Amino acid sequence: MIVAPVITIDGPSGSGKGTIAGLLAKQLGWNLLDSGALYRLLAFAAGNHGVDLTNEEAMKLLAAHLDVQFIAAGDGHGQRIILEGEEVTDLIRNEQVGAGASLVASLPAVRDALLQRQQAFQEMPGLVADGRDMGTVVFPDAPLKVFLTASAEERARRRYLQLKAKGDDVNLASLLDEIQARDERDTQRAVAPLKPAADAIQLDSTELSIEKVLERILSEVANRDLAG
Ligand SMILES: Nc1ncnc2c1ncn2[C@@H]1O[C@H](COP(=O)(O)OP(=O)(O)O)[C@@H](O)[C@H]1O
Ligand SMILES: Nc1ccn([C@H]2C[C@H](O)[C@@H](COP(=O)(O)OP(=O)(O)O)O2)c(=O)n1
Repeated sequence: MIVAPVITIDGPSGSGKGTIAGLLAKQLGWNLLDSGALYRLLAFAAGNHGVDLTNEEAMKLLAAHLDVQFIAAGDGHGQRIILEGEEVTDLIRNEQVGAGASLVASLPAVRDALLQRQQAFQEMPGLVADGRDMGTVVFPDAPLKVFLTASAEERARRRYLQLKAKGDDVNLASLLDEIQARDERDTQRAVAPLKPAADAIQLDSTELSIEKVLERILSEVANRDLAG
């Protein structure tokens, strides 16, 4: 059986994972898994259904029955996310939902309930998967693993610009605090913490443009002869 190749991109909030994963998937014509969106959707759905984010049993049930569709956007750039029939693409992209996602993501039963759903994205001709544990837990056999980082200050600055452009009322200092709190929770949790896989390539993008990061990863793709 031919197994579809996977490129994993893990790293902290604001390091550029989603941007790079989207560009890479588009360039290669591969499938895309935004695993963080699943945790964000769960936090958002819990709000809709009045479920307490720390209630592991209830959150596990919600994860097992999460009704979500990812639809490739018409321009081939990014994807639309539909939760229970409602478009939530932009609604899940704020720090409040991000913080809720980080909380939910620390529950082992929830991670377990999402595992197969994530692995089902591995289809031909290939998959680009971004998150925290793509290379360590979900796709441990991936032939190319990237761990993308940047300084916390640079990541907060990027998030500030991104949310401001969307029209959100944001504050740089509190974004930095929130990003640091999320880094702390994501790296310290007992199950599938944020850490580079032993065989991951580490890339610090603090001083690199999006184009340069993409170029570096594409050269690794070529070195490994992954794109066919
Ligand atoms: N290398 C980079 N240089 C400058 N800005 C970047 C870079 N990578 C990503 N960005 C910008 O930073 C913001 C956050 O990127 P995103 O891909 O959402 O990060 P993550 O998925 O890791 O949280 C976006 O607005 C994106 O355009
Ligand atoms: N594979 C993953 C992806 C995300 N998470 C958790 C941890 C993160 O703080 C939240 C939100 O992830 P997301 O990648 O959407 O967040 P950022 O875009 O990096 O800010 O979900 C996780 O535990 N495992």
